[in-house]
Amino acid sequence: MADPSAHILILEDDADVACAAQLLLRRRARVQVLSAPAQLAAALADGVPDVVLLDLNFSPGRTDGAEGLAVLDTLLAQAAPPAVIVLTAYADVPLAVEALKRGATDFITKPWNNAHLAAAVDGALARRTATRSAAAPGMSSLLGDSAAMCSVKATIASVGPTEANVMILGENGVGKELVARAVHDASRRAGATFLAVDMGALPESTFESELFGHRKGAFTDARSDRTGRFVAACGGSLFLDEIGNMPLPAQAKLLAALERREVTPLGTDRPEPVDVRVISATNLSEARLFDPGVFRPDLLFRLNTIVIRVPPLRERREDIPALLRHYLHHYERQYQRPARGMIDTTLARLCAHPWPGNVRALRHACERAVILASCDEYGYDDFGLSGQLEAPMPAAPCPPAGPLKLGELERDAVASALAQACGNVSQAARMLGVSRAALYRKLGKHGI
Ligand SMILES: Nc1ncnc2c1ncn2[C@@H]1O[C@H](COP(=O)(O)OP(=O)(O)OP(=O)(O)O)[C@@H](O)[C@H]1O
Repeated sequence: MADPSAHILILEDDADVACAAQLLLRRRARVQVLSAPAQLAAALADGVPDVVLLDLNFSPGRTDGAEGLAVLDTLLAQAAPPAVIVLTAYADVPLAVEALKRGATDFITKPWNNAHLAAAVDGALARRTATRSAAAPGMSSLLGDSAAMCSVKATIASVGPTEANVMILGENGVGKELVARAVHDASRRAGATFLAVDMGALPESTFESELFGHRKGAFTDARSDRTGRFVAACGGSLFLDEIGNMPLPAQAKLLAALERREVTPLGTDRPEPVDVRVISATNLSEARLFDPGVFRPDLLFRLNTIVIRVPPLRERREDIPALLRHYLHHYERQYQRPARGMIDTTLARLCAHPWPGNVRALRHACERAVILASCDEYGYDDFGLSGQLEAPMPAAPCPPAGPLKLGELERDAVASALAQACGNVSQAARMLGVSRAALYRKLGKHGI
């Protein structure tokens, strides 16, 4: 694999075509395949890819490319947009030209020549890496001038240039990953890789292979060598997200790697030195984090040389107007909608909302408002927050007045679980019996 930290997304409804592209590209980067535009929002919530291969038509019988062009606009509106290579049929060249005018990087006609596709992807990956190191996002992406955020930014500025391990604490959606990136950007490693790993999502069985790598033949499915995340992040920063969700045996293995500053890939007994700065984050309360039954104290002390606490949005309401302005403007541009204002009472109600899902929920609410608003000004109802989490939750579900609507029931269940879990997405997901990723998809779907 040329660059294991690189991420290619293939958005293509024809499974055979997607599989052929995946087989061709999988040695270059991590390759993710989606079959429909509806899956995109959840994928972007997990991270924006470096390169996207984008089909333009998805629904049966459609040939106008409108679905693909809408996806292209969404991708290009991301803060750090990916390079988009459009996949078209021969007859669709005018459509490809339209995509290029809108900002696509390149287009490839199907059926493609493997060498052409590989060259287009390699070029796009190389340009992305160059752009990233030239314009790494800094603290400017971290909005908010409340006293709490100013103190977070001051800490980032002073610890960034050091090599100290940093642990970031805060509820889901408060901006822990943005803070981690800002620490990296403020460090001497800013030009090198920032690699984020969701530790809570790593299955125990593949934990070592993912983090430390493996050699071909190390186990039944090890058909080729794999570079682990520690080695992939060498020279840069490794962001260990959701560190509090790691099982204890995995914590012991992580501790050993951090103490020795070396990793031993599976299938070899030769340790490799690793030079990474470790930044970690968790939504666990400090009481839970200091419980040795949950988290090893020796690992905690290795990770938390510097602790940055990012307060929930309800404790820094002064930041809400700037965040609303930023994200409304962002989605107005993305969806090409007119800029709208809002009257003071709407703003006051939005500022008074408890925002259990923090900035992520505010961002989703802004997207919803931009899409649904029909008057000259945004109204509170456009944000989809009415009645949500403002009134105390009923002790028992009330019998529905009208016919049962599955979507509404799901929305209520998700909102209720989130409120009971005080905005902790992992806990709410456990209560609902779904994965965090599935819950994020539902939050996006219902605009919560
Ligand atoms: N201060 C901020 N300024 C601008 N955007 C923000 C800020 N804080 C968070 N966001 C946005 O909110 C969303 C969630 O942020 P982020 O992923 O960093 O949160 P998190 O605390 O790491 O969440 P989780 O614990 O669920 O992984 C992102 O879209 C991010 O860009």
